[in-house]
Amino acid sequence: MEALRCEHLTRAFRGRCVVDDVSLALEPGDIYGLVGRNGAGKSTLLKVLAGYLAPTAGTVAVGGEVLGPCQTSAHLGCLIEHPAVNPGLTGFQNVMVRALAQGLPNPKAEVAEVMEAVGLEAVAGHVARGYSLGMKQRLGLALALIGRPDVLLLDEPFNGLDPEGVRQVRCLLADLALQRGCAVLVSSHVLDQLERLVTRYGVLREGRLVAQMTAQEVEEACTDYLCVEVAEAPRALAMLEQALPEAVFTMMPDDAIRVAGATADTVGDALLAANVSVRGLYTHTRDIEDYFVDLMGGAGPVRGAPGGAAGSETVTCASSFTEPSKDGDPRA
Ligand SMILES: Nc1ncnc2c1ncn2[C@@H]1O[C@H](COP(=O)(O)OP(=O)(O)OP(=O)(O)O)[C@@H](O)[C@H]1O
Repeated sequence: MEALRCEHLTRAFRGRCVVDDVSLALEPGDIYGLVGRNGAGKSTLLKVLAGYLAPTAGTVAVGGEVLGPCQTSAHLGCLIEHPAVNPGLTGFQNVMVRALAQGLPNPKAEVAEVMEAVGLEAVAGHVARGYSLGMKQRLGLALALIGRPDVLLLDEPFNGLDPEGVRQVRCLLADLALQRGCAVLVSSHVLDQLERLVTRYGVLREGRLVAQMTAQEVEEACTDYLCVEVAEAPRALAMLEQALPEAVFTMMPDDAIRVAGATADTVGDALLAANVSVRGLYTHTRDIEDYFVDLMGGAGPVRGAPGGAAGSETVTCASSFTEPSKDGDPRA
């Protein structure tokens, strides 16, 4: 059964649509990386999925059960923006409060387990007020993990963590997905961490899910490859295919020829022997950052930011919506 599904999910604030007709689904064990520029709507999408905000339109289902507006599910664990931590309680007590509220049968052992899993066991008895940013983040993660949720919604979980903490959280999430089949939806700007963790990606751009792809597809798109630019590309392509039958040549839309399975030397020699004049012979590199920056809408100013080209534009949803009711969000 699907762990999480949303269909045509839309959220507008005073007529401005910041999550626009988003549909996605996670299977158990999926780790889905949500990427997008600042203001793309990632946190808002996670809040609607978590039931913190009512959708303007669309549905959310967890474990096959369709949730009502602002309904949360016992199967969901969330770390979205600042975790709700009582600074006067110890880390352990904070998680214990959550464990008791959930009615866990063996709360003490379960709290101890999650405190250890997030690397807080040594400071579990310290009051949360004295926690560093990274410790607070770990505590937020412990709060999300208590009760063994089937689905985790994590907004920037690596924020504030030191390199060891980042590695620890990454391994923890990978283990939860692999061992327990937990489905994880994680938004992050730390692409190199996502790259080591996720099985699928979704790209959010101005509230719309503009692309979804598997980690393998991203890896293939980001692989370095040899590229040849010649004057008469079709003739050169035919010649190369004949001269180097073990290699694979692909004509690109810009008439460059992409080469797999042959070195620059061999290709250069073959072109020289056939008297083809070469304009360029180079290795094309594209890293994950280039790949996603393109999909996210380039590196221009953030929509809504001061000085941004579209700073004052009024955005309407692709899908129809009604004005949202006030739902307790302080910024609504
Ligand atoms: N309660 C609210 N009322 C009005 N506008 C809001 C509210 N919450 C978010 N927004 C707006 O919605 C847009 C998307 O914000 P959101 O925080 O979801 O983006 P994000 O992709 O998480 O950004 P970042 O990467 O910077 O965290 C922003 O323009 C933001 O100002």
